[in-house]
Amino acid sequence: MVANPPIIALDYRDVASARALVEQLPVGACRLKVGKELFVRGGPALVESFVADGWEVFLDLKFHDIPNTVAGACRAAADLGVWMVNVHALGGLAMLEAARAAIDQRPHSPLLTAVTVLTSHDAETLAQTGIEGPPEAAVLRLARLAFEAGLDGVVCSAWEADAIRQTFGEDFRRVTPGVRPSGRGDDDQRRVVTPQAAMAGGSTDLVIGRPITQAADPMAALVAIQNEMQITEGPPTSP
Ligand SMILES: O=c1ccn([C@@H]2O[C@H](COP(=O)(O)O)[C@@H](O)[C@H]2O)c(=O)[nH]1
Repeated sequence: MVANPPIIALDYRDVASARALVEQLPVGACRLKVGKELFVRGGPALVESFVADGWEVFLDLKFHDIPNTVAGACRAAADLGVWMVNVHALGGLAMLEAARAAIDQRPHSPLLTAVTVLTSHDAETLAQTGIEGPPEAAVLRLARLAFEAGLDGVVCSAWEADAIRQTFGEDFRRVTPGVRPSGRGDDDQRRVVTPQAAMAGGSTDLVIGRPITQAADPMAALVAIQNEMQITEGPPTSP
């Protein structure tokens, strides 16, 4: 078993399909990520039911709004008992600080992370938004805002994980989606890394969705990924 088990992105079109997978999983073998699609379908009650069953739940709603609105959303998320919530670092320092303060005031304080640059971006698509240059530079700028606001870490691609670790220290979490076992297509992801390269490159928490949820045998896919996470390999060499 790896120290930080993978986080499975439950991006299903309906609650029943998500529950069908979760029922096959031993609690503790992985963590669960509830994102926008499943949350809109299942609502807070679904999240609370996973928490009640003992799951560590990453509520991946990526709040991005004015500080007051994000603070309120973070309070509500914390009260669901989840393990991690996130916001967009692009919301700026004041928004990040408001999120931090809101979480800290709750009886249960989940980890709070900030999305830097979505893993579906490469330099070309990022430039379309007005952010020029390599994604890593933008990721580090946004990670600095999250660090200064006292967040627990960032969501980034594994390509940037080592630079973030070196700049902000081991304890600042690097949560990395865009994980693809070798031979598996990239889907809409652009900054993609294999499970073992992500581990070697300094990711603290791997987020994996479709390679498991769309596999013919999701449990076998999860076991294969868990095994890959334990293979030692050098860090990623170039994007
Ligand atoms: O930069 C980001 C931030 C969040 N995500 C989320 O992670 C999963 C990835 O799913 P896959 O099927 O493994 O691609 C998905 O829920 C995204 O919303 C991300 O991919 N990139």
